[in-house]
Amino acid sequence: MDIRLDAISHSYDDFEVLRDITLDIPAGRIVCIVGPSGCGKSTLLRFIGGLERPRAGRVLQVGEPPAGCLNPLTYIFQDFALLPWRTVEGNISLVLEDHGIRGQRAREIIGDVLARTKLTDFAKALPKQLSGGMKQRVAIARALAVNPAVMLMDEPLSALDSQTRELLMDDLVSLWSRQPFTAVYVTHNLNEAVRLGHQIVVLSRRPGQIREVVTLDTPLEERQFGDPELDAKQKYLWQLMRDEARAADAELLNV
Ligand SMILES: Nc1ncnc2c1ncn2[C@@H]1O[C@H](COP(=O)(O)OP(=O)(O)OP(=O)(O)O)[C@@H](O)[C@H]1O
Repeated sequence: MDIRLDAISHSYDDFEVLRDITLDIPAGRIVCIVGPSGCGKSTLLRFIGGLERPRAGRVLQVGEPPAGCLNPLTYIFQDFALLPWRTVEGNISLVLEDHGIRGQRAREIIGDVLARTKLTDFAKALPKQLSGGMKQRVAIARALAVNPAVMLMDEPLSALDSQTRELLMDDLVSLWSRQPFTAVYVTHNLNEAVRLGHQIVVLSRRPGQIREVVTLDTPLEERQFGDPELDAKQKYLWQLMRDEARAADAELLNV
């Protein structure tokens, strides 16, 4: 299933947040959205997820969700959103219970997503026993359990230290390489964008408009830490954003 954003504009009262966003998110691709603070990235993600509606324009779902999809649009948040009193497998089974899936079928799905996220040995652990990186892997496993058409990822690695972020990026790449998923990935971090994005959408400062869509052809699994080509792309993205980011920063300080 593809997602098509068709001329989306939005204001909260007179406060214009997004202007005329038209974008295709093709199935099997990771589309990163970057832009200065407050330019409307999370708002756009909420529109895609159907949590809010834009004042103008449409979010279209084109084609069918994958077979066995329980929840076409599934979020992964920065703060993991795990239930502390449930084990790793208990947190995953919760989303299946919501869809009436229990017993053997649930055990199969949980076993599969734990294996894919390398968490099999941690099935009985409680969130408090896990590091931040492991908690985010549980959140990713839980999202995969519903076999979503599109994963909506809002700064998923930004609460983690830089080493853990590197490890999680590697995990996401190997996960995608074994079984491509579709994701809209909002981030402030341009390094994450060039490591994980097939396309990187650069928004202007508020009201967010698309300044440029940068396409990266290097296969995800070949994008290594410190790769000069990726560094050059990252520098290019920063050039696109720097002045606007500075202006947006000053604007927030003046509020
Ligand atoms: N429900 C709301 N009512 C009023 N204003 C809102 C609402 N939600 C967001 N905003 C404002 O809209 C603007 C865009 O917010 P949004 O969170 O989408 O930006 P963002 O690009 O994700 O920001 P950041 O990079 O800082 O996370 C901000 O100025 C925010 O304060």
